[in-house]
Amino acid sequence: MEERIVSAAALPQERETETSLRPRSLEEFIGQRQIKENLAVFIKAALQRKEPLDHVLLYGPPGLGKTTLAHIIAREMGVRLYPTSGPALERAGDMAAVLTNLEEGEVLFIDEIHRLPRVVEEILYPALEDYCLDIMIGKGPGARSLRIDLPHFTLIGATTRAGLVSLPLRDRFGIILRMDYYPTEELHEIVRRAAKLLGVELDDQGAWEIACRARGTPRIATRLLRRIRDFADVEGARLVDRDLVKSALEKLEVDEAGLDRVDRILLETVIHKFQGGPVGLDTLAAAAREEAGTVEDVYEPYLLQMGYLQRTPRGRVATPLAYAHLGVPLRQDGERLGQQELFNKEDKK
Ligand SMILES: Nc1ncnc2c1ncn2[C@@H]1O[C@H](COP(=O)(O)OP(=O)(O)OP(=O)(O)O)[C@@H](O)[C@H]1O
Repeated sequence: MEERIVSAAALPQERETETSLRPRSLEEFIGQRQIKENLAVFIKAALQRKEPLDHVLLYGPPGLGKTTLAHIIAREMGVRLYPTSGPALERAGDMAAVLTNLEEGEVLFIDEIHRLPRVVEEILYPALEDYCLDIMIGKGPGARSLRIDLPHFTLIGATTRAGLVSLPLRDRFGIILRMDYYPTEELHEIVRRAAKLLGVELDDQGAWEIACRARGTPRIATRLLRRIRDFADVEGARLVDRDLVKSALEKLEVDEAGLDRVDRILLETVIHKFQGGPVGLDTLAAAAREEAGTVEDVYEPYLLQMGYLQRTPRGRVATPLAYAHLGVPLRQDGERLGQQELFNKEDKK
């Protein structure tokens, strides 16, 4: 699959720039007001009691700032953060090594915590609850268990798939925070802040234009800004205004709703080749020359979330919103099976 400019996942080459754009304090962090307010209270209370912060689970779609928030929490607590991820901790010994290297009050950050192997996860339970490790030494009748005390630490887990975090693990987090897509006004602020840090002269309308197309996601907003800056630099433009933003995004094939070429191909396929649907995932993917898994995991979620596509028991259906967005007139004669399917579904509600 080609690299998508509107992908919410981080591209390997942008890790460094992303780090430089990270807000460093709760105050600097834009949006997610309720989360920030609650965290500020929890952090203040822990500091007053001179205790480490309770374990925190952050969940929500990629690119919304979970890693950023984890760093901010550690910073506000005045402690070091040790970053790792679920897939990086393959064996129980890997987890034991990480835990025994922590110091009092420090933060262990596990990204993609839903991908921790079961044996590794089990080591975590007593560590989170009683700050100790139970390790088995030897095998057979000679085997014995050894208990190692650990420092009082804070685990911050991040996941895009809260449903895949096992119940016993979830229960051990005292603070569970759900991050949501950002409204356009907040993305606008995020774009303006990033422009300032990158030294891009961006006018207000240009910032709005980017915010509207960023799919609710700060990572996409800042990526679009960086690509637009490339166009501005090459064209020798000093000010990035609305016209420049629009023409650059047109060249990047990102439309007014933040859909890219493949998103549009998928919707057009449902509408033109399957009369609006319903069409099964495999058939749709084959017709659009994509892999079914990629359609399901990468393209479909945003189209579903924005209401361009719906899932029905008989397959995917393009909604009237998709027709309107692509400028295709809706047929009124009831022949469009997809619409019929949608109406039937509405009736049953
Ligand atoms: N509220 C915010 N204000 C300003 N910038 C933000 C905000 N949230 C995220 N960003 C920026 O968006 C980028 C992505 O953030 P981050 O890496 O924290 O996302 P994430 O949710 O951890 O995603 P992933 O789990 O995919 O790594 C960073 O460059 C960060 O600076």
